Amino acid sequence: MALRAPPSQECALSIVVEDLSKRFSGFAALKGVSLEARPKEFLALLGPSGSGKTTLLRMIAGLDFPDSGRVLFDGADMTETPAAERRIGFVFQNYALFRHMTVADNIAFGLTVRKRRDRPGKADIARRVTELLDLIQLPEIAARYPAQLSGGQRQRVALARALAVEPQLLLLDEPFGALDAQVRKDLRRWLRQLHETMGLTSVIVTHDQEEALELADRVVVMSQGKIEQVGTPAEVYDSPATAFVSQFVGETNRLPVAVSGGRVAYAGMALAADAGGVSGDGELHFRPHQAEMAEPGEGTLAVRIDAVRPRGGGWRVEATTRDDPRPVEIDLREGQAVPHVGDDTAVRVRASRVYAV
Ligand SMILES: Nc1ncnc2c1ncn2[C@@H]1O[C@H](COP(=O)(O)OP(=O)(O)OP(=O)(O)O)[C@@H](O)[C@H]1O
Repeated sequence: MALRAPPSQECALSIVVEDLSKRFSGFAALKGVSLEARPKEFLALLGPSGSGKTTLLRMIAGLDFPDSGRVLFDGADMTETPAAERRIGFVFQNYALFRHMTVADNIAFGLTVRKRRDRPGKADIARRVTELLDLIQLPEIAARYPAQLSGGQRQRVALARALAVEPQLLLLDEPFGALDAQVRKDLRRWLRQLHETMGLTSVIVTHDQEEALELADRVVVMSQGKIEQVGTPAEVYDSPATAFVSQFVGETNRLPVAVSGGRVAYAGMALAADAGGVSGDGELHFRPHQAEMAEPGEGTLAVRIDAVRPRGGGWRVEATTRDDPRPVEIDLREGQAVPHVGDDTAVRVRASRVYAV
């Protein structure tokens, strides 16, 4: 069934976060974070555990308040406005449905608890629930209880409940965290489609890079309470601004190098690599697909082959550098020459980045 937006839902807003800081009993969870989400944009906050993603989301939601900085919705200062007055839909991993209510009652909950003057009539609420059940593609489950649903169905119902109050903004905190990989993948596609159809502005918190890269228009990479980079999935993957982003988003080989006069050397051997303006100690980063097997010689990296495994129609080669043993992984496409385990051979790095350390 096609997704369909109720006409009243077309009201995405812009969010500006200005220099937000937050401490929890002396610990700085957010350190001067600034960010913008454009109307109808899907942003992903991506980072390791403890990087401040949830703290930032809770401040956008109005569930917590910063020590300093501002949160603006469409230019209006919302920093002190409580969640209930922000017209936001929330979906959290552990935001359980009410077990003793049917799916229909769960979805209707946000409407039925409104003050009498704002509350739609019973018939309007029932119509809205039917619309939302169609939207989440589960029209037949209205009378069931949460225990009678699969995990994926439950999260879709949680989304319908979040959307029932016609939010301008959808905030999701690891919404698919507890589900298995295939269900996550399906729900991801579905969520992206829903976001577009409804014309919402959405922000999702995830520590799963695949989820962030697949869902979001722009990815906000966070570490230790700060933003490392904001960019499209292609930007953060192909042009990581920092060594942290390079190793957190996608797989990266890392080698300590010394740069002198633009010449990059690993374990005293010159490598054919662009120093990128770094001088002194650096770290050379390259993705497994940015290297290939080569004849040992000038500019190549001498390696011994530890393992060769089939992978995605090609091969993943695990090797160790010879001079100062470090693990290196290389992806070979079908048709490329494949080395054997135990070979002493070499790797040519086709593209790489050097970060100062
Ligand atoms: N209410 C609180 N009291 C004390 N410390 C807190 C509180 N909330 C968060 N923190 C701390 O702030 C830091 C950031 O937490 P936050 O939940 O924002 O991280 P996160 O990136 O969302 O991590 P995760 O992926 O594990 O949820 C963590 O070190 C956490 O322990």
